[in-house]
Amino acid sequence: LNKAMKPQRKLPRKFNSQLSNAQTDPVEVFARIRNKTVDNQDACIQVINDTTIHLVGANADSKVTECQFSRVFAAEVSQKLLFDSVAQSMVDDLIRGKNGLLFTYGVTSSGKTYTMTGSLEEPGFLPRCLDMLFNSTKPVQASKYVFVPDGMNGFCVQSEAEALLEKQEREILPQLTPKNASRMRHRNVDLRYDLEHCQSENVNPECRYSVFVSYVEIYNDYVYDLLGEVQLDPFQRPKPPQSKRLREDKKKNMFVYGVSQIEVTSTEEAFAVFQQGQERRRIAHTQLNAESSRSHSILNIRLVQAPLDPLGEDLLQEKSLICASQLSLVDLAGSERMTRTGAGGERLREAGNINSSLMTLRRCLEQLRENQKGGGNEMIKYRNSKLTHLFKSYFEGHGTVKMVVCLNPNMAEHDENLHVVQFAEMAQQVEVARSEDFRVDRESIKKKALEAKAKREEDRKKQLNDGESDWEATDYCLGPSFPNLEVVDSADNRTIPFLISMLENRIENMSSIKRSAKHFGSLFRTNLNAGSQHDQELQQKLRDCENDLGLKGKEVNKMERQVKKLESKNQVLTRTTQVFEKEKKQLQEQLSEAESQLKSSLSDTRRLESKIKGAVANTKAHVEKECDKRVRSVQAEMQEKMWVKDERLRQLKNIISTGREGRPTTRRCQTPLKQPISSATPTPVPGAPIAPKHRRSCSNNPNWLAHLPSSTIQTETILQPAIRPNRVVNVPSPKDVAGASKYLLTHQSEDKDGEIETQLVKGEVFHTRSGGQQVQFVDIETLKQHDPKKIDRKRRSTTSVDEVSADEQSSWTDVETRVNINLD
Ligand SMILES: Nc1ncnc2c1ncn2[C@@H]1O[C@H](COP(=O)(O)OP(=O)(O)OP(=O)(O)O)[C@@H](O)[C@H]1O
Repeated sequence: LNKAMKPQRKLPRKFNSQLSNAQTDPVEVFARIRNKTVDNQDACIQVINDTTIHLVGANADSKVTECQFSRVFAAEVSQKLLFDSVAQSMVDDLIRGKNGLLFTYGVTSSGKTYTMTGSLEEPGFLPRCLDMLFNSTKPVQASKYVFVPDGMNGFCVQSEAEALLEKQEREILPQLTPKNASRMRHRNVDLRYDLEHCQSENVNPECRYSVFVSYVEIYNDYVYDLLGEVQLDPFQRPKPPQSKRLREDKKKNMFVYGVSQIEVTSTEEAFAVFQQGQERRRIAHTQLNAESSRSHSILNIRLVQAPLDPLGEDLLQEKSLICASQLSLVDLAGSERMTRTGAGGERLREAGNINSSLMTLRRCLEQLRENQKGGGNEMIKYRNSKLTHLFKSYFEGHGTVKMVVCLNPNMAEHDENLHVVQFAEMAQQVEVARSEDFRVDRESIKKKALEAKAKREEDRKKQLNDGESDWEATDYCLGPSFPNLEVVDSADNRTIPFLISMLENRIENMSSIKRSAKHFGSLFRTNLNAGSQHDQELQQKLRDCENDLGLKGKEVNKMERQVKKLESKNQVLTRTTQVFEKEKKQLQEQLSEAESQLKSSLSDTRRLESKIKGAVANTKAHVEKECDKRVRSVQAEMQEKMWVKDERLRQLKNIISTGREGRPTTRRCQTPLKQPISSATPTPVPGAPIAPKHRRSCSNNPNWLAHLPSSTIQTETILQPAIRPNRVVNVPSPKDVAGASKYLLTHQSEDKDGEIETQLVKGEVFHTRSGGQQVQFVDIETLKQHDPKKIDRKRRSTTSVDEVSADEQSSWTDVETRVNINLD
């Protein structure tokens, strides 16, 4: 919409005036109605006469649309009649050097391809055009490769000898080149179309003709060459086709740059090439994931002609005398609207591109019509799609334009048909400038050809005359014939001397003839010798050439064998590659399967781990709770026991105090303690003051550094140190020590019962003069536990108190010490 609203560029005045002065021809539009495919419905098209149809809707009261065409062909009209009426004149024009564009337009399944290509039994335009062309030009066909495409839509001429050489090279080369389109092209495709073999009368016998075909398709607004070499990838698989660019040649004709133009010398060869293109099209569609009816296909038939030279052997090599004309046969993609296709994704994009290219065609034609009607000179946007860009030259007057609108009469197609006929009606109003260039070209070619012919004839006559005069010039007479003389008298002095002189003359002439005969004889002999010598030389050369040919033939055979070997190797390698690729695919599948399994097992493990962690935490909490409970109960039990013990001690104290009064001796307690007790026994360090250190810190706020090696195990003694260290370290650093005033080292060892004994070694930190620290250990507290069962067992094995072990004694001593202390 935006584009449409933009102000459009004006054409230069010159161009416009040229157009207005030029003679024009209308775009001829024909309608072809195919047979109905749905029987139980009415047809939406009624053929009124040769040029008119009515488009009727399903309802009786619906509007009837009348449409006029150049000619209407009903369903029963044969392909031959259609060709004779539409395309035959275009082939005539082609031979006369005029370009032509013939395209079929309509919705899918309306018969476009049927009309353009047809079947073997009912050939369409394409085979008929080719057939007519070859029927007409066969007798005056140039040798293959005499015309050579110059790559810019033109042609050059080479001599017969050069063409022959090229032919030989091409016949040998394809066997040496890898399998590609050019080799495949030589496959014998046996297409026998049922044709009537019509012919044109416009062929110039003084010219030689060659036919070239190119076949392209426009898909998604890209142009693809259907006859180009098939490029292979490293795995020898055909690569997807590459799109081509459009260019304009010197004569302002648009062409596909770099497209393959195949020279064909017969209808069969042309059909084979076309078939090859169809095959390529099918493969390309598979590679591009396209549908054949969703692309526009264009077959270009190019006819090249040039006059013979005066000798009648080669063609005149003047480039300006080469005339190349072309007939473009176009099978457009279905014109149905996007909504109708019901497509999505790739198909929707295709439909969009088709619609946009056909829409651009419509817009260009509309603009052309507007310009012609109102004398406007708006720029026509041919470049908006490849289709219109390629046909630009036709619409600008470089040839005839004809369109066959294909209509499907099924009632369901009514709406689509309405769009098609509207387009057709609009197209009919477009006038295309009539190009006279081809006529000028043709006249100059004709003139040259006639000149060459005249010269040829003149030369022949001259040669003939020259030969005759040479022959006549040589006088081989002995002299004038004898006059009728009679000697009547022996003394006839007139007749006899006259006869004698005549005879002498004759003798002289005879000797001169003899001399000249001898001379010519020797000349002839010399020439003959030279001739035979030359002949021998030629024969020698021929033998050399034959030898050479034999050697080359052997080489070719050898190379062919090598090529075959390489091809078979290649096949093996391709097969191996395929196997490897298959294996690779399988392995990749296995790998991805294993990866997914690994992933799932990893997630399982993670889930399990978190579950276990949860369970451990739960169990830990439970165990801790249980332990706490038990510790509390043991503590309660122990307190009770302690109370009992204290009670006993109190009693013992009473006994002792009564004993002191009566018997002042210390008695050992005979009552063994049933339970072991944790003891925090202060062990005096030799030389250190005991009592003050035994008590907790004497400073008000001692700064305790606890050195707790990482191997320290928590024991569950009831008496625990009351010191609350300010800092706890596993390995103290000088800095840690510097910051502390007190030092507490925890040391653990195993006693002989296998119980853990914890010693708390206390020290004081002094700062030395040199700036260091010194720790002086002053106190040791020992924490240890005794298993009562072990003590019981020991005690039971002991028979008397005297036999109690020193350990036990020490424990008693300990109790006594406690008692003493308590007493103190
Ligand atoms: N006039 C006709 N007479 C007999 N058969 C026809 C006629 N027109 C079309 N057909 C048949 O109808 C079928 C579809 O026709 P065709 O392929 O030519 O349609 P199309 O318009 O080219 O479709 P697409 O856009 O898909 O290429 C073919 O089988 C063809 O043989």
